[in-house]
Amino acid sequence: MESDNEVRSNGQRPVERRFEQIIGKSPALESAFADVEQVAPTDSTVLILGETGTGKELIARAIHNISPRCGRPFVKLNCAAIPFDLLESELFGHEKGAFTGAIAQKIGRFDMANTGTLFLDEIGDIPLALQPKLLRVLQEQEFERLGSCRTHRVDVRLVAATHRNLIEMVKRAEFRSDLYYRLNVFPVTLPALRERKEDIPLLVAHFVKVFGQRMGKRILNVPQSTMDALTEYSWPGNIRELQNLVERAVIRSNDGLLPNPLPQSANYQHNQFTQGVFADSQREVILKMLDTCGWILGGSRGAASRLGLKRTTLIAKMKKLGISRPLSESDRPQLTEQQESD
Ligand SMILES: Nc1ncnc2c1ncn2[C@@H]1O[C@H](COP(=O)(O)OP(=O)(O)OP(=O)(O)O)[C@@H](O)[C@H]1O
Repeated sequence: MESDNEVRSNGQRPVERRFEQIIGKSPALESAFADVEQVAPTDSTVLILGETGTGKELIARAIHNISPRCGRPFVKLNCAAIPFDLLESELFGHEKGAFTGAIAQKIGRFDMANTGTLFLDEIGDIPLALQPKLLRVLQEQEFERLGSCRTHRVDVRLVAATHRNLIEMVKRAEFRSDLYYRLNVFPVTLPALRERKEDIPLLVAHFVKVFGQRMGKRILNVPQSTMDALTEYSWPGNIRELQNLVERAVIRSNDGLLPNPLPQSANYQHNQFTQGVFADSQREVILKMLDTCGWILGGSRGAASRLGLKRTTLIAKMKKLGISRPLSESDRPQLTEQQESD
């Protein structure tokens, strides 16, 4: 068995160990891992793109952990979670008396991350007014604290993330193009969970194990009906939503089986959606065949047999889907005759 300290001949730990907390084997995720492997050893800025809950923070930590900066500080700031007027001081720090309420000197995140990695989450939420200062620190690695003229030099590797479309924001003049280009040195895109459904069973098994252990419950089996429902669902909240729902299911389980945790409304919405799509595609197929067969339903060359249906089944389906031949008055007797001969 491999030891935890195993290294490859190139001095690196094997891929599966380096991303061990990040569950998934889909090609889309593997391709993101490959990008991370390439960029991590450099000092370049990384921009992680992906919907909420796709694992952007996990990837940011992985970049730090497999970089030469591992063992140095990893500092995180969610730009969307800090009020606009406090963000500058949070990033760059302030001197005592710099503004009302600045009762003591404060070290900013850039200082804290010196020699390590700074992860700026939700970078798209950084106010326009602050963007030139961020650009300067990225380019020159220097800045001033609020209320001070002294220039601080730092050695910080920046990893930024956003779920927003920064290009659209640049077009709308909500994000500076120069900052965008500086951030977009090496983009890593994380796929939405619905684009890598093959990872869902692995993630479910992982979270069942984690929450089962945490709650002291043994979940012996995930019934196929539960797995089918989880695989079919579109997961707008991605892995975070899946994680929370598996936690709920583990709480509810009392017979060693994992119940379907999706709220009825989610199943209902999904069913409504798929039924709608199914009906639309059925209507399209039937109409095409009717057209090809000149609206003859029965007989060996009729639409029913060519669709592999009984004539009565086809008629029932046409009724259900509201399909009727667009008739002129003169056509009507002809169709009736044909239908009767079918
Ligand atoms: N591939 C994965 N394997 C295991 N856990 C994962 C995976 N991806 C995400 N998670 C878990 O899902 C949760 C959300 O992940 P994370 O915070 O990294 O997402 P995010 O993209 O940064 O979200 P947001 O944009 O909302 O900040 C975390 O608890 C994380 O541990």
